[in-house]
Amino acid sequence: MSLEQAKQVAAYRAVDEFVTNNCIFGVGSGSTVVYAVQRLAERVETENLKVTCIPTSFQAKQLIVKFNLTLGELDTSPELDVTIDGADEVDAGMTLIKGGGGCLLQEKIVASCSKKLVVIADYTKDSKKLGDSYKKGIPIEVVPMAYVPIKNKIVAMFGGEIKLRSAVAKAGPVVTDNGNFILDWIFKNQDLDWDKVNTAVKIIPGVVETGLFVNMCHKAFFGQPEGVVIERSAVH
Ligand SMILES: O=C[C@H](O)[C@H](O)[C@H](O)COP(=O)(O)O
Repeated sequence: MSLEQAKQVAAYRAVDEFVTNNCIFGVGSGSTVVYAVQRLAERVETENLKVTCIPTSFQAKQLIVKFNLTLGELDTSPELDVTIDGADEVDAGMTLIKGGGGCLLQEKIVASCSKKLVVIADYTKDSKKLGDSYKKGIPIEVVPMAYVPIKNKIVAMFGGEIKLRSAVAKAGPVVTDNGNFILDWIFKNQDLDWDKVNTAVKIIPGVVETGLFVNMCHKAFFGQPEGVVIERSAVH
């Protein structure tokens, strides 16, 4: 079974378990979420469900439109039943790294407005400690003019190294959906208290949001190479 199939089984399972008629549903971002939206569209069609979809990125909005789903926004639907989203890594305590695809700010806002955040991922994202499998670091969205001082402050506080994320098909940095830059913080200490780190980094002026999702994830589904899905629930 391919990695793509592992993503698909996890996504289908989550949509089948968490989407109900009349729900307000947060649509995450990334490659795994595409399968969730596919499954949602199938269920909406066959079961005649009414689901309002709130996007977490430009990509998510495009997916909602492409699959003819009902597009909503936080202005009119500020309380969501569930958000289903991917992750770059999930540790044993259900702390997440997100933002590998450049989307984290709107994802965190939408997740914070949801009763439940459910993660869908293939087996490579399932870790004991952050950094065991995802080696690209913790994404941090920052206001462009402040990226150098922010970078220096984080390294002074917690060590490691930080890279300004470069675009692939454009010269210069990645610019997020919100017009900001992304710093990738390759931390060296895997035993940091991520809740404290998140708070400390967030209060640096110019930091918009971090890709650390602490105490937010309700349940994670990991698609396995042999096609089964492993579930993990949060204890909080
Ligand atoms: O920036 C991207 C998002 O946080 C994604 O949810 C995360 O990177 C996982 O994406 P994928 O499902 O493509 O691995």
